[in-house]
This record gives sequence, structure tokens and C-alpha cells, in this order.
Amino acid sequence: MKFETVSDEEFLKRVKKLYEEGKGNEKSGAGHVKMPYGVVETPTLPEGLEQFDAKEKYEEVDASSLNYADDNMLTTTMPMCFSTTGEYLGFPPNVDVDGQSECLITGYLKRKIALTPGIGSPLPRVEAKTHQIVDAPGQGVGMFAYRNIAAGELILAERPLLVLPSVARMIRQQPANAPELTPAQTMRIMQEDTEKLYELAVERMQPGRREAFEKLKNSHLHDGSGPIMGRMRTNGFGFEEMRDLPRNGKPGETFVIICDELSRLNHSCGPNTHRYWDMATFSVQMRAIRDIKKDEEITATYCQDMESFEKRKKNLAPYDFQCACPACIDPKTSDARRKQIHAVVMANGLGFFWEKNFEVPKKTVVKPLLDAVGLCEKEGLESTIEHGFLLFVLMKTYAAKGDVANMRVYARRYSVWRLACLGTAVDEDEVEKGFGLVTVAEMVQRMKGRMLSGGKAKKTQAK
Ligand SMILES: C[S@@+](CC[C@H](N)C(=O)[O-])C[C@H]1O[C@@H](n2cnc3c(N)ncnc32)[C@H](O)[C@@H]1O
Repeated sequence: MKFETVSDEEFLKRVKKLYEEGKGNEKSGAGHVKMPYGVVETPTLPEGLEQFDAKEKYEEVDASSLNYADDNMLTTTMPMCFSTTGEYLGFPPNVDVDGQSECLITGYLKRKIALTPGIGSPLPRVEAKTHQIVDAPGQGVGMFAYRNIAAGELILAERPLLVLPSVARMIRQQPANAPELTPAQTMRIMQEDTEKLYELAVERMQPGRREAFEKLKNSHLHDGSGPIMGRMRTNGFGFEEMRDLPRNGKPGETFVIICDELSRLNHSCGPNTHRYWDMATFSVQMRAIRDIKKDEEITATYCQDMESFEKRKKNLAPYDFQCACPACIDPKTSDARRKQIHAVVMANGLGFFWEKNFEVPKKTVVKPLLDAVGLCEKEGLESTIEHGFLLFVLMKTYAAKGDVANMRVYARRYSVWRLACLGTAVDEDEVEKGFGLVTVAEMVQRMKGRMLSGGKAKKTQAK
């Protein structure tokens, strides 16, 4: 199915007032408006405003086709299999076990998903049960470790219940003589219209999966969000791979993933897991970023953990809870540690594609790097890019020093970080070789040995 929305130009004109009120976030993409939270009075709408009937606007299109305009919005069930030339091959055979996702996505994104090599591959399974979802005092329910889990281990791979657009839309048309809408009225229309769109995807869900979705927590009961939008805002998360094409010179819209079990994870600013998206299995996969003990709560982050306490607090506010993790209880200490980690990382040249730069550093002082890694561990920041970068630089620095043993220690730690954060498994042999750096380390070691013996010989001659 597809529908037509108001033009970008008109949409932007209508949300201009929201920008002026400070509720717009132009950096996040075209028409991205910050949605209200907390208790917000909903305004009445002017009379004569046409109601938005999503079903009336929709038009049936051929589900087995990939021939859509990039910006056509579609309801579609994923994963669906296509040959590399775009020929429809049906649903994968494993959907009874792995489940299917109801998606409201663009034509561009459907094509991107459908043409991914291996799309519809079965989900990876864990050998022994890793987790259970039980009461978490003061937090509703949460996920807890069923057994000890090692850093890097897969805890869960899950196919989303739903994939929905993150940006609220305004679709209904106004009569030519309609009074100008206030920002609050614009917001209310966006919330109502978007809820109607979301209903189209929810109505397609299989009964069991729909029931699971309806059981999810909704922390947006009083801010004008409908029941679907409220659950989406409480439980959804996003990944770069599920981003749309750029529009109007702004980054493309992201699509929100809502799961059953993975949406039961509570937040910590020092989480013990990391989640990443795997397109071929069309699933979210979650791994331990450090060792997790049996019965320990399994946590994820809802914000940017390296940010200061004040920024994290602001970004967590819509979730309607007060974070009581150690970093938020003692912000003075945690902010100072974050600043120190950041300073060491910047001094060592964090930049784009750092993980591809195997040039060994000229400086071979490891103390600040080791201190910063220690601070990451104290703060539970093992899943950050900063931590991965520090492990990588330490591996290269030990290679530059000719210290093969320590180079291998950090190659191993870096490979666990890569596995947990990016889902990229590293060959055991590669780790032993320090991603090729072992040759550098051994060469430096030989040179040092030669210089030492050379120095001795000279001294002997001098006698
Ligand atoms: C994605 S849900 C997590 C699962 C949820 N606890 C439940 O019962 O379904 C997010 C909601 O859980 C609660 N929550 C998450 N992390 C929390 C924390 N650290 N402390 C208190 N409540 C938390 C908040 O109500 C938040 O809006």
C-alpha cells in the first residue's frame, strides 16, 4: 500500500512555528520535531478541519515488487526474499520460529532490505538460556542474567515486532479558509495523523505478536501521544542501517525498531550490553560488553553515555524515570572521569575510520591510555567508541614498543569489543597476529636486541 503526504515544502511551513517555539530539531533531518512529554494539555482543533482517514489515503500496490518511488511509504512484512535482480522469491522458510516484522517504511528502504545478500537468514541461537524477564523493583519489569555470561557472548537475537518511522507527520489537508493553527494544534494534528499511520502497520500484525506489542510499557500517557506512538517512544530504538535517503540536504529519517524481549531492557549510563543491527537476519543482536554474573540485571543505554550528567538527564527525561546508576548518583566524579577519557582519546587522534589505521604511533607512553581504559571500566563505559579506540591504540602502542605479549592482550580485548559493539567476529589467528601488528612488534623486538648487543660490543672495544 502507499499514500501521499503533504508536500515537504508545506510540511516545513507548518512546523516552522514549532521551530520558532524551540520544539524543532533541524539537525535531525527534515521536519523532525521534538515531541512533548510529561503532562501536556491537548488543545481543541478548529472546526471544519478534515479528519485524516489513513485507510482512505492508502492504495494497494504489488507487495512482490520493488518498483516503488524512493519516498513512497509502504506497509510491508519483512523479511521477504528477492533475487539480486529483484525477482520475488517469497518469505524465508524459518519465519514460524524467527517471526516477521510489520514495517511502515519507504520504497527506498524496502529495496535496500530486500536486496541485502542472504536476507531472511535464520537467527543465530544461544546454546544455553541466557536471560529471563522478571520484576525489576521500581522499574516495572527488566531482563536478568540466567547464568554467568562472558564478555562478547551473544545474549539474544530478535526480529522486531514493528519498524516505524521516527518522524511524526502531518497529513490531513486544511480547507483554504481555515484559521492559522497554533503550534500546539499543529503538534496535536501530527500526533493524531501519525498514530493513524502507525495503526496500518499494527493492524497487520499476527495476533500473538500484536498482543506482545500491546503488553509493552507506555510511559507517554499524558502528552498527547496515542497508544502506539506512546509505546514506540518508550520502547523503540534505532540503527544507522535503517536510515532513509537524505532529503532537503538533511540526513535521512531513521526508522524505529520495537521488539518484544529487547524492549524490556532497562537503562543504565554504564550498560553491560551493546545492541547492533544485522540486516541479513533482519534482527537486533545483543552481546555482553563485559562479564555479567548470574542474576545481575542486563541493561542497555537510552542515551549517549559519554555525555555529561546534565545532558544525559535531559535526554532521559521523556522516559519518565530518574536514573539511579552510580554515574548519576555521583555526577561530579563521573563527569570528571568522562572528561579525562575524552581528553586522552582526543590527544591520540580519534577520527573517522580510525579502526582502519594500523600505522603504529610514534609516542609509546602507555600510562595515560591504561588510566583511561581503567576509568572506562570504573564507569561501565566499555561499550563506547572511546573504549574501543583506546584498546586499539594500546594494541598499536605495544607493537611499537616491541611488547608482543601485551600487544596480544589488547588485540584480544579489542576483538571482544568489536564483536560486542559491531557484531564483527575476528578470526582467532588474526587476534594472535594482532591484526598483522605482530610483525611490527617482533621487528622492533629484534632491533632492540641488536641495539643492545651492539652497544655492549662498542663498550668492550672501548676498554
Ligand atoms: C523500554 S522500557 C523498559 C522495560 C520496562 N521496565 C517495562 O516494565 O516494560 C522503558 C521504561 O522502563 C522504565 N525504566 C527503564 N530504565 C529504568 C531505570 N534505570 N530506572 C527506572 N525505570 C526505568 C521507564 O519507565 C522507561 O520509560
